[in-house]
Amino acid sequence: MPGTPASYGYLGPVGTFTHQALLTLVGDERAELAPYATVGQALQAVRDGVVGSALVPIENSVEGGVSATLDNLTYGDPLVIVREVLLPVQFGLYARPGTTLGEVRVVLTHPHAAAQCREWLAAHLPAAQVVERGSTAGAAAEVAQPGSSVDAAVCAQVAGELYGLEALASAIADNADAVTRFVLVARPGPVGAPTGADKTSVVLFMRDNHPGALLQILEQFASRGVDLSRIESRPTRRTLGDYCFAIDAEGHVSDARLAEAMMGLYRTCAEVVFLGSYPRADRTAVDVRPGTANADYDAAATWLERLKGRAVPT
Ligand SMILES: O=C(O)C(=O)Cc1ccccc1
Repeated sequence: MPGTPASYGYLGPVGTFTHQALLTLVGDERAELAPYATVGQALQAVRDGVVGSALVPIENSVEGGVSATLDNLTYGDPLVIVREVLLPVQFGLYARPGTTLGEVRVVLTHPHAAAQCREWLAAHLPAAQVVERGSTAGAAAEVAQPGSSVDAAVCAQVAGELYGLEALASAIADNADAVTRFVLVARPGPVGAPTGADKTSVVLFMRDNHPGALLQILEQFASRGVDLSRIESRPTRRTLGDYCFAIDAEGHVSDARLAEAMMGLYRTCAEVVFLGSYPRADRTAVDVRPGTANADYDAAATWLERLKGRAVPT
């Protein structure tokens, strides 16, 4: 018997890069896709149980972390990442049919899109005002409104076409190879099974700022052969100069080496916010260094029990 179709929130409206990324993830055409105007609203819908999960942008290869997402996951009520999606992003400049480049005075777009097209906009529209909006597709929809006072949007081709706009320029990103990483976020529950190609995300708060505090964190991973794929310091909001560390580590919390690292962090940090263990989008298998496989940890535990004179079942 078919189950209830899943419901997914996303940073909308229809035609955002997040929407495109979600379509690569959702196989069931009966699934309900619900657009939200902001990352905060999409995540709140998950917390409130209005949707089962939500896809939001978290990191860009050019611009870095998406603060709205990182801070909401760090300081909001607990949520966990259950999947990640990587999407190459390409931007165009879209306007109402008939508009010429010379007529463009106000350009709307998402801050990450503005940052990724900064050089192109400075070179081709030096006098134009770039105004930030909650999403690229929302910007396109606003430009398309009859009588709109804004002239153009930086958005995806799909958004430009969807809202009846015409391309004044395409492929305008300063870096043609930019990739954005999106995460599917759900309410906390049992962590999915390890796949051998997983990532674990945590945010770490230090007890105090002492010499080698960051080294102490890194040692927990390094000494267990756990590689990191991202580390970012974020303000703690307490006082200027006080930072927490958002870290993505290779592996799953069920892997013994990562579990040991997590326990080391728990012992040494003021707070460890667990943001989930989930399959890597690129499916690259984790490189397990000699002596750090589950079997090695099991053998070490068995050895220790024997040292203590305890009978260990073989
Ligand atoms: O505004 C959008 O379309 C989004 O999904 C956010 C975003 C903006 C710029 C690059 C990647 C994602």
